[in-house]
Amino acid sequence: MSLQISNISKSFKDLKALKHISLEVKENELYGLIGPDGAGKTTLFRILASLLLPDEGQANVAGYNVITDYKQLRKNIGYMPGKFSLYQDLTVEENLNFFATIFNSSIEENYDLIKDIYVQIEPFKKRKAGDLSGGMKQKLALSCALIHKPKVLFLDEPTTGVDPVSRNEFWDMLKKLQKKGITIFVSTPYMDEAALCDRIAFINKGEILQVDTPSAIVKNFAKQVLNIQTPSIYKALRVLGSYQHTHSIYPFGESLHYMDSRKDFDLNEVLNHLKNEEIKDVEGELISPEIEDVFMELSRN
Ligand SMILES: Nc1ncnc2c1ncn2[C@@H]1O[C@H](COP(=O)(O)OP(=O)(O)OP(=O)(O)O)[C@@H](O)[C@H]1O
Repeated sequence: MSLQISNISKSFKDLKALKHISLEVKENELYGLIGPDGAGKTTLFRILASLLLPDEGQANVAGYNVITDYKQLRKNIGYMPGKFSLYQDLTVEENLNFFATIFNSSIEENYDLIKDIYVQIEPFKKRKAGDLSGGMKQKLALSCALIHKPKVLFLDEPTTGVDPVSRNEFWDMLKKLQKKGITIFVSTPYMDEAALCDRIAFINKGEILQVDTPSAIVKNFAKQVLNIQTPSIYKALRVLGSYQHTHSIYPFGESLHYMDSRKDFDLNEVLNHLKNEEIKDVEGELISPEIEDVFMELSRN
């Protein structure tokens, strides 16, 4: 195992940020921690990177205990925090050199590992980090987290606020790093990114809700999802919010996703109910659930 987390809890005064978290990440796995803002993702990353002490529990990363072996641990992990962590007044090259130096390494020594990523920002190596675009900052931060050839890479919301094209490129880079033998533990609030991981853990309000492969998570989901389209989306949301058979209803992109409280239901009955409430141009079809539907259902409790 690359990561073993057992019964970790952490509170900030009265707020329980993490409640009895236990997880295992296999060697060379690309593992996603998926949850909304405030779920506890950053708190868990900081504990795993030995920057914050848990109130209770144990964690081992690459065989090192996060409390007792923190010096060794820090040499063997790369950590890319959610907030941009580089020196804004240093150039791209100076930032990379700085991180290499604190690990007694050099850009040349591990160039192979960062090459694919660094070549994309190398033309701007004399530019100050503070003047880079979001996508470029992210590539520089990733290069800096990799410069000492870590066994385990922690990436806390690496794609938040980054445009969709750069997000895709970033995930391609992660897949390549995984092929080079690195274990990757990555958090994201974007449900579409969950599907790109080998396994995911859903986290909400400091608790792990489910752990599995993305495909098993949707396959094992028991409820049927009705995708409803109408120009009167808010009115439809209100009407179904008080419909007697509604189990759940929420906006999903430009449609609504509806789940019925009965085991079996006729979708026309639901659509007719909307039409009877004077909602015109309603269309609906049963669809395969998406990862976000499962998360919405698990988060209800
Ligand atoms: N140092 C701190 N002092 C007090 N409360 C904190 C501290 N750090 C985190 N929290 C609280 O703990 C909870 C979990 O925060 P955390 O940053 O771990 O969540 P997150 O899933 O990373 O979300 P985000 O994307 O918003 O950072 C939040 O309610 C947050 O306000």
